[in-house]
Amino acid sequence: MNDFLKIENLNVTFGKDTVIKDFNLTIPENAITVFLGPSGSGKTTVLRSISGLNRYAKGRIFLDGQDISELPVHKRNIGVIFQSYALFPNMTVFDNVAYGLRAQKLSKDEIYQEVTTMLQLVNLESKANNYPDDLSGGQKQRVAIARSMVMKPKLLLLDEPLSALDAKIRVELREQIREYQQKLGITMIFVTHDQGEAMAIADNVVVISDGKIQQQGSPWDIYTKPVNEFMATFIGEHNILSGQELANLGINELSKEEKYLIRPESITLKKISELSDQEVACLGKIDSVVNYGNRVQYTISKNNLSLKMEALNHTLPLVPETEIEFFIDKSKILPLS
Ligand SMILES: Nc1ncnc2c1ncn2[C@@H]1O[C@H](COP(=O)(O)OP(=O)(O)OP(=O)(O)O)[C@@H](O)[C@H]1O
Repeated sequence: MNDFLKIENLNVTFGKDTVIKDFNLTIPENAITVFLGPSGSGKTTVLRSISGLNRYAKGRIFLDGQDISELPVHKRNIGVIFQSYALFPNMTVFDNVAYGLRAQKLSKDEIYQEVTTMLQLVNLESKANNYPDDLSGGQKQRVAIARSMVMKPKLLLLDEPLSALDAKIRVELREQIREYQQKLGITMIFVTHDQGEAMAIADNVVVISDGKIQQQGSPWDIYTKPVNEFMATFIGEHNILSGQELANLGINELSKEEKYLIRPESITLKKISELSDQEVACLGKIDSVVNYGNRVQYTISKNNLSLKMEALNHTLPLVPETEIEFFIDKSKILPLS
């Protein structure tokens, strides 16, 4: 179902400021939708409105066909996970996960079954009798996720759930969240301002800036078909050139007044003999080199024009000031409206 969650005309006002205005969105079932945007763009405000935590929201929200706009938080059947874990420090891992089920008055056996299954899924069965203070940040967040998932919510909202963790654990936990989502078929909305994280975890990305949706689509669409200059510059590395600047590089067939996007990986350095029909060769110079380990990013210049390009590290260990020949793949030049 493609409109599993439907937001109609959401408006959120704090004092005199309308931070979300006439916001409309539908998201699909059984998928991870990521809200991605700069700090202060309104991601958390929309998320809090969906969960019912935001008292200043107007508009209608439908979940699985039901109008939940007037329902209190605990009746919406929505789980929420925060960056801060929010575990009960005086309860064991088992009791933390069992908490919601006990409130629903399930039998002891049922609770034992459900909690154990969930702890197995998040690989924390051996920590069932430990307290949150005994756990690492990543383990605590897995308890928080298990505690939400055990309630079988229709929708799970994750607000920057990985922000407090170090880089390696972030990547591991992000892959695990993806795995839980696929195993249980839960619909998730995941908020982040980290584009790499968004691209890696999402089925569906909603880019928000200034309280408005800039673009919604698969990570591939968002990267390869940005709808405007904001999108081109917000996601991924980029070169934005006018048609005139491209003409100066020998690409004449484009409108001189329009702007165009060229991703760094669409520019290469190679021997003339390897040139394809779609490529245009130019002479230039390396200005700077940033080494990322597996790949290297060069800033190259020709006359007054500066361009970023990327190559795999082993192919081109070049130093600044080296004179080079670079090639732009014409088929990868994207017009910007
Ligand atoms: N309770 C509040 N009172 C007043 N203004 C608020 C309140 N909550 C949010 N805002 C304002 O609403 C705007 C959107 O904030 P929000 O927290 O939704 O952004 P965000 O995209 O989640 O940012 P971040 O990535 O930094 O968490 C900001 O300008 C913020 O200052």
